[in-house]
Amino acid sequence: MESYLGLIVIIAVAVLLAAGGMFLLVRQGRKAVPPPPPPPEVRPVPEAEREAPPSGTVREDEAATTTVPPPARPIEVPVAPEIEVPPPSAGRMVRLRARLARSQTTLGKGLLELLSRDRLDDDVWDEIEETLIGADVGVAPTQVMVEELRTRVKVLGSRSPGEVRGLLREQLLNQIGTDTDRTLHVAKHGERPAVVLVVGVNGTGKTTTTGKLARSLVGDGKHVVLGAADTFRAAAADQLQTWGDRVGAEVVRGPEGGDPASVAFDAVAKGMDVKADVVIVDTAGRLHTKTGLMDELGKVKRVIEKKATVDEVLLVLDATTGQNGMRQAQVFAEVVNITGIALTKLDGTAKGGIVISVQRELGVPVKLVGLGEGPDDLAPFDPEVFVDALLGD
Ligand SMILES: Nc1nc2c(ncn2[C@@H]2O[C@H](COP(=O)(O)OP(=O)(O)OP(=O)(O)O)[C@@H](O)[C@H]2O)c(=O)[nH]1
Repeated sequence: MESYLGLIVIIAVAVLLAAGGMFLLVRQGRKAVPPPPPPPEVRPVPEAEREAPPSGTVREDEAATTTVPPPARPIEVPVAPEIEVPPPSAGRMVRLRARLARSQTTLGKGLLELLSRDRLDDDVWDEIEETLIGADVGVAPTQVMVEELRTRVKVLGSRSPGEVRGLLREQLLNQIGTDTDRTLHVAKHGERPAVVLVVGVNGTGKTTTTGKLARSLVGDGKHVVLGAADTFRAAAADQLQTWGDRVGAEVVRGPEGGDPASVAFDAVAKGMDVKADVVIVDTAGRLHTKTGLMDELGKVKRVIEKKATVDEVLLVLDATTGQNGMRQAQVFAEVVNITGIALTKLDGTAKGGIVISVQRELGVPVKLVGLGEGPDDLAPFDPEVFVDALLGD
């Protein structure tokens, strides 16, 4: 019995030892396997943060059904420069009459005040004379005006402001001339365009006036071609090109320092080709020598006349240069047969009387006046509007 008990104890101890070993083995095996990582946190992405797929890519969730085509590239159409439509020439002087304010103060108001005095003695008449000469009216026209005014005032006796104004208006208009033909001769000859030659000293506003005239004629519905025959000053051709481009007028130009006559010829030829109404040729105004100028302008005119007729020779004169400008203008008048004057910068002077003296000295009418730097500040000259602007309403 005792040997049975001993055997049972031995077996029990062995079973216990085996169970303990098994337990240790299982624990060690568990330690060798790292715990699985926690699942990543999922945050909802707001609409604004969602990135659009790059163009042409295919989104995975759509892969089975749709592909997004790349957006069509815009076709680049060259943009033509905008062509301006200038206003017609009629009524421009009325619109610009306020620009004569300086002449109005000195010439108009000064004379009205003197002539309205109760007693018109010799001193007052001397002052009237000085005012007229000071405003560039010129000596001879001044004397004629003063004589006439003296006679009329004597006849009138006492004078109302309205009568004084009427007297002065009449005298100024007499000197300027109301029945002179001031129309610009730009009518086409059948199929052939009219030709206008623009001459004058550089710096008087010649190129600017050529450009403004082109605008004004385009505004009147004419098809204009410009000839940049001032090859002496390279910038003049560029300047003219800009004027032409703005209103859609073709510009014919030559090489810098090239023959002005050849450019003039090409411009007229182009005008005939495209059936233009008017060709305006801007010439060089070098006052090197009188014979040099004569040769140059004479040749330009002769060459044009192989193809067409020169209808207008416009002399550009700067109103602010007074007697000095007039002397230069006279040289041109001796060299070419001037048919009209374009008087520029009349807005910048108190000496509006130059209109009277320049016509008298050169024997040709003022046809155009420049009244500002704006592109449409060139107006057909209207004597009545001019005098009314000087005297005020
Ligand atoms: N206030 C005023 N300025 C003018 C007039 N005509 C031209 N001008 C200006 O005068 C300036 C100088 O003109 P110019 O030096 O004569 O230049 P341009 O017109 O190229 O003349 P050219 O040298 O003869 O070709 C420019 O800024 C013009 O705008 C006008 O009637 N009134």
